[in-house]
Amino acid sequence: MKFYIGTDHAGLELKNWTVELLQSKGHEVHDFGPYTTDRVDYPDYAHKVATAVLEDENSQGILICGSGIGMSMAANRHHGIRAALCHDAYTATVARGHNDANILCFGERIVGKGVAESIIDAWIAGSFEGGRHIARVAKIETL
Ligand SMILES: O=C(CO)[C@H](O)[C@H](O)[C@H](O)COP(=O)(O)O
Repeated sequence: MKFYIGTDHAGLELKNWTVELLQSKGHEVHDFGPYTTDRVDYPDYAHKVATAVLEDENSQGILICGSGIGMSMAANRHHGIRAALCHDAYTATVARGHNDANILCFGERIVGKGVAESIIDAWIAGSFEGGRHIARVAKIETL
């Protein structure tokens, strides 16, 4: 899969680790930064990743901040983005299966690397189930 990834200062370590994890699993990763621990504002990076995902329909986004909340709020301001804040494998599975989510968000201050890997693996293994969920997801786009 192809991923666009970004963070703020509060998710930097987990972002760098996630990039290496995804690459080790054979995925293509485009890292939008930041690359230092300087304090930055999460909406700037949410916008970079959301824009890239909207321009490349064969991609997924990952956004990490301290809690994942600010990133998901900012990303979801973009029409066509369905960003899901996930805390475990189950939320990642339903985000993909039911909500056809296209950006995964999680928080470095919330999840450790073990849980993060289980979230990422569930996201990658998941796919939109269609069926009854199609009309519901379509309604989101009308809002
Ligand atoms: O947006 C957030 C909280 O909803 C993110 O977790 C940020 O990373 C966090 O607010 C950053 O906090 P800091 O005190 O400026 O490091």
